[in-house]
Amino acid sequence: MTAMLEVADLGHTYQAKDGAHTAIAGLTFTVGAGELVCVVGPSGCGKSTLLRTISGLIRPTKGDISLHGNQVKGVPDDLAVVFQDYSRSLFPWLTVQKNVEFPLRRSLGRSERKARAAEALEWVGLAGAQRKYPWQLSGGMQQRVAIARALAYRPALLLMDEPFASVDAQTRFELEDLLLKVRTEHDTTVLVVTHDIDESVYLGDRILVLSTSPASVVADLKVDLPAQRDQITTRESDEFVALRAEVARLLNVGKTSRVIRSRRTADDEAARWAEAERAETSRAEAEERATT
Ligand SMILES: Nc1ncnc2c1ncn2[C@@H]1O[C@H](COP(=O)(O)OP(=O)(O)OP(=O)(O)O)[C@@H](O)[C@H]1O
Repeated sequence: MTAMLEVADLGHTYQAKDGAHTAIAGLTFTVGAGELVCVVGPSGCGKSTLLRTISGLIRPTKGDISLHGNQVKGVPDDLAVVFQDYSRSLFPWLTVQKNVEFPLRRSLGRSERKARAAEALEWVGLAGAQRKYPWQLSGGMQQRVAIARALAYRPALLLMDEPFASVDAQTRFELEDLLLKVRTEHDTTVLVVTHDIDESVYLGDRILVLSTSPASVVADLKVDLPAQRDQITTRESDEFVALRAEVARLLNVGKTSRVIRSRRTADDEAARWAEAERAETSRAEAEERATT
């Protein structure tokens, strides 16, 4: 499988008034064309920083990112992002149709733009809502509009930052299935950040488990579940349950790895002191022998 996205030794350190803060360090992974990869990690570990660097919104302070072979230096043309907060990402004064057309305004003529938007709204089951305004729709429907807007753009890579975290559980299941359907039908490459372990197993072809900040990859797991997933039978399967437990265990490892590292540092320090003490004792003994 050819790599759509290559992230190599990626690091980012924010410079703030109260000092420097390294959010991610040594992140290395690839995402193949047509793959759906989920990223999970402890709160505040640097997931959004990772997405911001991939989307070209911030320049990483270390490492490289390439999208189908081209180094990411600014916001790539063929990348779309869906955020958690649909209410802030849609324009309330534009109709659903106009919201979906909006990112295409510079690249396409009017009739093509209209056709693309109508098609994308059809994909997400909102063909009848074209003339409505976002505030006339439920939260789940608004997030469908945001997904349609991203898909209408036909991105090489779709980045999603906690896309279903603001909707109720039932709508979340529907949107997860919608994402699986559209990525299969349109062969879209997707990178999804989620806090939800079950969601990462349900959606992913692979799961990247990150450590605490500065985030690095603790594990890159292949999800060996049948491609056709079902909210009830898939979640009940032994494979699903085992993988969910594995991700939870690894997240715990991710949470403690830096503590373990610092405990190791403390052990190393103690060993160095003991070694110095031994050397000093031997030197004193040798001196004593020489003078007697
Ligand atoms: N602009 C910034 N300046 C300084 N530090 C920042 C900035 N943005 C993020 N950070 C810090 O970098 C670390 C990672 O933040 P980031 O938002 O990437 O984590 P996250 O995993 O997405 O968080 P969450 O799980 O809460 O969504 C945090 O400690 C955060 O405080």
